Amino acid sequence: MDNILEANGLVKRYPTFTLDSISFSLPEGCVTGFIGANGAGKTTTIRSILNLAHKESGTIKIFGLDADKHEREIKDRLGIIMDGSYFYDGLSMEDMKSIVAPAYSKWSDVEYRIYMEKFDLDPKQKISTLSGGMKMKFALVLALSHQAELLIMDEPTSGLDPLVRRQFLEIIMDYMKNGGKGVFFSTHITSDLDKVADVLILIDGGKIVFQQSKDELLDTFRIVKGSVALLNDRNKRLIRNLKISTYGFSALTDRIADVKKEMPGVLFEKASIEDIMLAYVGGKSDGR
Ligand SMILES: Nc1ncnc2c1ncn2[C@@H]1O[C@H](COP(=O)(O)OP(=O)(O)OP(=O)(O)O)[C@@H](O)[C@H]1O
Repeated sequence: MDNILEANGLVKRYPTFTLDSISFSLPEGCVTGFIGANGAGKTTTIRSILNLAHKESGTIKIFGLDADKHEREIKDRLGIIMDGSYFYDGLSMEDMKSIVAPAYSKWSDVEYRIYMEKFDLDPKQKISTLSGGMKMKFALVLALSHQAELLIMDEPTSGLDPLVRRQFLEIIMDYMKNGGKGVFFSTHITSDLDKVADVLILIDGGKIVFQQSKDELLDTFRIVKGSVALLNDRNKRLIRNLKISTYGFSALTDRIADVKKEMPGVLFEKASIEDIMLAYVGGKSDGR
């Protein structure tokens, strides 16, 4: 499978934060979720990829092209959703569209109208009067009306109610149906990823913790529950994020076979993406 985007050795320094020579890739045909705690470096990564923040070093390839040398051509083929504040509040959506459209060689007014109708947006409505959900949908309309091959979105679902979030996820699944495309979006809301993501990238403190297929990741981890009497210094090394209560212990493991052997009688439950993320970023427990 080809990579639609490759980041190699990306470094961006702020006075109190460093994006620490990170490397990752986005496979074509996949929705990649970019997760991490507040301040982990998600927005900085996305801004650096898009040349909205000046990177100190590293290379970015998008559609196989060097992003520094082919910025215009690449941006023509990208759909970007950052903070909605780049819209002019005083304009109607139709006027805003007229400003954005000429920037794209493959802009389609037909598709624009289809999406506006589909999302129930009135082109004449002023941007200042749109709700957060409507603004996100309008940003999506603009991103989808020029045959973008890769959508890059920074927390597109934050602040949206569950209904609009579901609509967003359906739009993303629909967009991916045609093949040859990719989606990269950051989020805090890990439940958004359960349905839609194929690949997950976790960033913490400016470093990539893992990049893995969601199904593999969920197969690798289990929640382990059992009596505290089963724990000893040796087998505690097999688990992360150990929590002890009056009912027993609960922890996460990626060493299922070893835990079965070393802690006979424990119960295994499926882990969620949130469980896995918290085990990595929420402080490592005994042993690891
Ligand atoms: N323009 C800037 N100048 C100085 N520091 C910055 C700047 N932009 C970001 N930072 C710092 O870089 C760190 C990472 O911020 P970033 O916005 O990339 O995190 P994030 O993972 O997107 O967080 P959140 O989920 O809260 O949006 C933070 O400590 C932030 O203060």
